[in-house]
Amino acid sequence: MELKVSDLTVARGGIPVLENVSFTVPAGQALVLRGANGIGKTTLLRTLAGLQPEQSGQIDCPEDESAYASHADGVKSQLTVEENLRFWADVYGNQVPDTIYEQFDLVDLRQRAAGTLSAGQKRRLGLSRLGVIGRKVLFLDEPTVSLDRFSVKLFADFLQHQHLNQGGIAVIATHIDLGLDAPEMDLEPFRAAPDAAGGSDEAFL
Ligand SMILES: Nc1ncnc2c1ncn2[C@@H]1O[C@H](COP(=O)(O)OP(=O)(O)OP(=O)(O)O)[C@@H](O)[C@H]1O
Repeated sequence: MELKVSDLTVARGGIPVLENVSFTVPAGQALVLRGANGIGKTTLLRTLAGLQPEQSGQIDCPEDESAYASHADGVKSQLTVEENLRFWADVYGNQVPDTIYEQFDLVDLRQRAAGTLSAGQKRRLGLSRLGVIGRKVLFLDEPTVSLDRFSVKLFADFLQHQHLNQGGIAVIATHIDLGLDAPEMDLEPFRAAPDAAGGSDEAFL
C-alpha cells in the first residue's frame, strides 16, 4: 500500500493554488506539509481526500481507505463522549476499542455531554475518532490546534504506535513539531505561477 501523487495541480475557486505536486508516501510513513499561511495546505489535503476535484494530475490512494480531519472537530454536542465515539464507530461498521479513552485522555470524560468540553478536550475527542474509523490513510489539517503539550504528545504517540506502526499512512499539515520521524515537504516551490492564478489581463487595462 502507498499513496502516490503525480503532477497534481489543486485549485480554490477555480484558481490554481499549487502546481505539479508529486510525492509518494509508503505504508507506515507520514509526510509533513510545510508552508506559509494561505499557500494551499488545506486545499491540497481536501483534494487528496477526494472532497474537491483536482485540476490536473493523479492521486493514487487505496480506495475507501482515506479520512480527512479538518480544523473543525465534527463533535456532536448533545451526545456524550462515549456516544460520539459509538456513533462514529457505527457509521464505519466498527467497534469502539476500549483503549481509545486512555489513548486520548478521555477516561474521566466518558459520560460528559460533548458540548460541555473545553476546546482542547473537544479536540481530543475529535481526534480520537481517527482511532475508531479504521482508515489507513489519514489527511490531517492542523490536528493539534487547541492542544496543550501533553495532548500533543498523546496524539503523536497515537499516530506513531496505533496508526503508522500498523502500516498506516498520514499526510499532515502542521505548524508545530509533532516529534514524528517523518519527512517534511515545503510547498513553496509548488506555488502556482501568478499567471496561472488569474493575473490581470493587460489587453483590458
Ligand atoms: N472559497 C475560496 N475561494 C477562493 N479562494 C480561496 C477560498 N478559500 C481560500 N482561498 C484561497 O486559497 C488559498 C489557499 O488556501 P488554503 O486554505 O488551502 O491555505 P493553507 O495553506 O491551508 O493556509 P493556512 O496555513 O492559513 O491554514 C489562499 O490564498 C486562500 O485565500
